[in-house]
Amino acid sequence: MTRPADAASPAPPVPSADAAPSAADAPGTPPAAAAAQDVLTVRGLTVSVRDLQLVSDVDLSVGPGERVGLIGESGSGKSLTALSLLGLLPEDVTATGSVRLAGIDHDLIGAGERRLSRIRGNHLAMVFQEPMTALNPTMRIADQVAETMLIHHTRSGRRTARSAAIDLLDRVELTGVARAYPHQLSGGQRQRVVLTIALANDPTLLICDEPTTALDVTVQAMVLDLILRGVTARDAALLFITHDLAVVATICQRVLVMYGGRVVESGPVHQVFTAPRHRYTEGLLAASDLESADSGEVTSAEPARRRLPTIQGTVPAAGHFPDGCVFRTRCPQATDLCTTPPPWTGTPTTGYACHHPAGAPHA
Ligand SMILES: Nc1ncnc2c1ncn2[C@@H]1O[C@H](COP(=O)(O)OP(=O)(O)OP(=O)(O)O)[C@@H](O)[C@H]1O
Repeated sequence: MTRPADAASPAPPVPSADAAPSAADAPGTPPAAAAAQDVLTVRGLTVSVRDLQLVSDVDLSVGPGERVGLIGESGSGKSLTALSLLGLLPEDVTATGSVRLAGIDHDLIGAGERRLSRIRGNHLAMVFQEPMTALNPTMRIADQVAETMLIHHTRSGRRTARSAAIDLLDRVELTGVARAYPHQLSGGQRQRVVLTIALANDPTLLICDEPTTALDVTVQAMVLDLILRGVTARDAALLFITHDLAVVATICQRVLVMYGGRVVESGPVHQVFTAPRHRYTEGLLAASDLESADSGEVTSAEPARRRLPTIQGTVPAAGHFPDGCVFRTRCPQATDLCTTPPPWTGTPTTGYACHHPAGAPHA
């Protein structure tokens, strides 16, 4: 596939199609934010382990204050993409391509650990699924938040940082746990602490990788609300990785769909979720508990009342996706043409790579 440069937990409440208010979300109109100087610009990101390519030629950009979702089945390469951006890949895994952040004059790919750790937690922050991995079990909560502030703002005094930390905890209704240790908190409280730490230095980009998957429904909604309020208040951009399409419909303006380590479709959430073009996106939506495009509305369905279709076949093992269209071995529309790489059709931020797109006559 070639593209131009730049190219099930219960669902939380999902807004109606017109509830994500932005002229940029109008079908066919690339978001204005992406046209401004992007906060994040990824070009040709390829991630490999030994001779296996796990992520191939990913282009992705996030505009200032823009909220972008990255979706796809397990094994599609979402987490490896995020870890590459953060310089946190395991030792045996290598990344090539380019990852640029606004305001940073060097490429993050190939940057040394000292440079990367200055960027992480400052310009770029992240929240992962399991909050315990991000917290120090032997340190009180307020001290952990204060420490993050001190690492990046060494001129603040410890006392000032601690009082700022308590203020931040207060804003997420966690004042009562300031003196507690992580093991004394619930999973939802821990994730709120991690989010507080992530946002403590007003990053320009927050990356969340399945931050609510391990939480129960009511807590999920609260954490999502905090993420949304936290990035909005700071005008920070958000890259949100999830399996959960309803969450993306709730909080994101734009979405990228990954399969087989590639971006197969991208565009405004409403457009992609109501009129998907790539056959994989179409299958993913049909297998989700979002109503399909036919009604013109994206609404929360009642999964218990209807049997959801599934995408036929299984995801091939990592690095063993077919040549040509990576989805062709599972695609009901596949023809011989699909043994050749589908070209990217559309604009850099809104398009798809499929020989037989949905909504077009089958050739
Ligand atoms: N260190 C590694 N060595 C070999 N294969 C790996 C390694 N890390 C990840 N993979 C494989 O790469 C593929 C992509 O992994 P990744 O974690 O990015 O997927 P994902 O889309 O985030 O899935 P999930 O939603 O389950 O986290 C998977 O098939 C995974 O097994």
